[in-house]
Amino acid sequence: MVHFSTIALALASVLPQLTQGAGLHTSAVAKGKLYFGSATDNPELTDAPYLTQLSNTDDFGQITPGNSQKWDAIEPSQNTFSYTNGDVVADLAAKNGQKLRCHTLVWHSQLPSWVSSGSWTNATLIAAMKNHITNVVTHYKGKCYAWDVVNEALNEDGTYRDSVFYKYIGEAYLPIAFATAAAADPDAKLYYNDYNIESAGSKSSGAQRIVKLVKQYGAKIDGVGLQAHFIVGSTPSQSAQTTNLAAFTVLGVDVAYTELDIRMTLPSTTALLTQQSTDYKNTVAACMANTKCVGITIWDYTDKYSWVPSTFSGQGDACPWDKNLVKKPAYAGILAALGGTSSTTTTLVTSTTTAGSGGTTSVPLYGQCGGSGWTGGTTCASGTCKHINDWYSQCL
Ligand SMILES: O[C@@H]1[C@@H](O)[C@H](O[C@@H]2CO[C@@H](O[C@@H]3CO[C@@H](O)[C@H](O)[C@H]3O)[C@H](O)[C@H]2O)OC[C@H]1O
Repeated sequence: MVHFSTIALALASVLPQLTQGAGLHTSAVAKGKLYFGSATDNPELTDAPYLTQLSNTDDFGQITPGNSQKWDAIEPSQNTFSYTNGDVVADLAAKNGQKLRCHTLVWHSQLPSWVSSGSWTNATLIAAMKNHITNVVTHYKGKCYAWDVVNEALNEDGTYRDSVFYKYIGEAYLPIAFATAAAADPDAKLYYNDYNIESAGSKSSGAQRIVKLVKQYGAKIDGVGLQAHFIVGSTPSQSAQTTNLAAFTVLGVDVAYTELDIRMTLPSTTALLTQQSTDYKNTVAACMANTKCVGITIWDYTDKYSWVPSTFSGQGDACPWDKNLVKKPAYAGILAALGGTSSTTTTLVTSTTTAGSGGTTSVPLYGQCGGSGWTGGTTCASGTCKHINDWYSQCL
């Protein structure tokens, strides 16, 4: 049996160039988009390797706080505001020179009980909602490229979700929320954000109705955020997504993919990872095809911190980086749709390396393993370097 480390050292001089090409954000901007970004969350920021990659502006020109600007985090009791965690993410974006997508002001979920179970009248809930929006948007004034003003107002059939806001205020809560946010920060882009609106159907039509409603009230709405929490193999086709994006932008608003991830039933397989790459590619390509699709945000970049396993039982591996912060095939799929190229895929070098539990296989060698996964280095210090597919190898 020949160990990879030996071969890798011997091949170091003949390997293709292993330097990275332009990353995701750089490639997106080169093609006229404003950003490629990632969600993040406060507990993860103590993980130094994670933070280093999150702060790599070649890949990420934008970040979104996954939890720390939600109502329960910021106004846990009425008129008491807690900005500490939200500020950490906002400050990180500023330090890195990344855009901040702010998330979210009015949502039925992650509400403190004083809101969700409060004893309200139409007037008192409007006042509480306006007070929340005004305080939060004023605090972050000038720091948010965009705000998700209202999140997930719709049922799957396009009717309004029976949230506390709809129950006591009716559909007017939407334009009231947008008008209040606009008054507090006239320069922030104001978005309606939802899931399952990424292809034509009742819910997408409902979101288009919301755009018209807000405009009819004379309030400002700048964009629609399509969350895009997808499933491998069931992701809408590129053309279905392209058609759907146009149905929004014809209304005079921008669009953005705001929470893209593509989950699978575990365990992952090479076939699933390959399909996932195609699915990511199709979604990013749909955005690229619409000049009013301003950017794409993935809902965290690594499987290590994805929300998926704790939310969808038995599912996971939804992100473009794996748990070891190693790029998966999805990364190459995204990059291809952005018009970028990965220099690691250009030259085929065939080598012999140990694979899995033993045995010797001859595989195409596009990458190398390091002590904690892909590094572009020359050794697999901690285990066996396993060829995964045409894009990368792993140290197992
Ligand atoms: O225990 C909670 C934990 O459940 C919570 O998880 C977060 C739930 O929201 C996730 O983001 C949403 C995902 O999809 C869309 O519906 C929304 O727009 C997003 O906000 C987030 O990623 C999870 O971390 O976190 C706080 C814990 O106290």
